[in-house]
Amino acid sequence: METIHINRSNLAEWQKRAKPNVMALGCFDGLHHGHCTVIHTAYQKAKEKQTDLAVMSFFPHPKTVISNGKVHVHTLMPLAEKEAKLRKMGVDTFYIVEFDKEFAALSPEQFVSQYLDGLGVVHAVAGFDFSYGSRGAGNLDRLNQDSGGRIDVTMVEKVELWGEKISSTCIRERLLNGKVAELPDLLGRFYETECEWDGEVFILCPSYTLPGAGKYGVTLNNKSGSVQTEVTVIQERVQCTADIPPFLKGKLLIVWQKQIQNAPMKLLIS
Ligand SMILES: Cc1cc2nc3c(=O)[nH]c(=O)nc-3n(C[C@H](O)[C@H](O)[C@H](O)COP(=O)(O)O)c2cc1C
Ligand SMILES: Nc1ncnc2c1ncn2[C@@H]1O[C@H](COP(=O)(O)OP(=O)(O)OP(=O)(O)O)[C@@H](O)[C@H]1O
Repeated sequence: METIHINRSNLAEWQKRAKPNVMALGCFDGLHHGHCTVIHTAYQKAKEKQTDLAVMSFFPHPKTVISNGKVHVHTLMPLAEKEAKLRKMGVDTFYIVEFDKEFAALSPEQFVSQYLDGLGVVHAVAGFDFSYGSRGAGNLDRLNQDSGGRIDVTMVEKVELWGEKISSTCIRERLLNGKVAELPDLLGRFYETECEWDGEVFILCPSYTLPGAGKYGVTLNNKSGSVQTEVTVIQERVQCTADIPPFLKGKLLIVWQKQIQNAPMKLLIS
């Protein structure tokens, strides 16, 4: 898989090199079941049409840019992890478009003609609620029209769980409320964060969000092995009172499995 960072200055150059492709569109933070359905649908379409499979994502997160930095999006994974997961899903080209105010102001038609058309998109796949273009006015139905019929589209139906759309937002909410044990139903895996353990403190790598304050049952692992232990999140830091074996020093993964409720205090009545 090739990862390509697109901006206004290099767009034309990448367009010259683009091959016909089926493209999945969206931010895809966390790569939850809804996202995986979109990418898998695009994968099938690409096989059917015998083209490459591309994913187009936007960075920084549109909500942060549109709000002038006032909205902080608690992202679930860094670009490098998204990239590694997309590679495993069979994606050939991962486009990361620089999302700034000027890009956000493009009309839906301009986005289609200036970006998608030239990048060899023959078929676009996105979810039922995907929007694009200034004020998010474009949707998949009009993408086909905006491209003069050159780009076919497939809209993926809402993927739900417990009557609710699976979304990065609802995963972030659960995470911040400590409900890490529910996340495998939405993500297909436990939530993981990469950290650096220097023998004293855990330093969280950028772009991950820590679960809310509390005690958690976790696995700490790296290439040399793993241990099951308990950690506490306090003031947005991870602490561990148990002994951590020296082989875990350096980069490690914290796999967040369950929240440990403190036992209610017994009332002693004499
Ligand atoms: C060219 C373009 C312009 C956009 N302009 C806006 C905008 O003005 N306001 C807005 O809220 N979102 C804007 N967006 C963001 C989209 O509404 C949407 O969040 C983004 O395409 C990612 O899709 P997703 O949220 O479904 O992942 C724009 C997106 C694109 C591609
Ligand atoms: N539950 C879902 N079912 C079907 N499609 C989905 C679902 N969630 C997201 N998508 C699609 O996946 C792509 C990426 O979506 P996006 O990054 O906005 O995810 P999200 O989970 O809705 O994020 P957020 O909660 O931050 O708005 C878009 O095409 C979107 O329509």
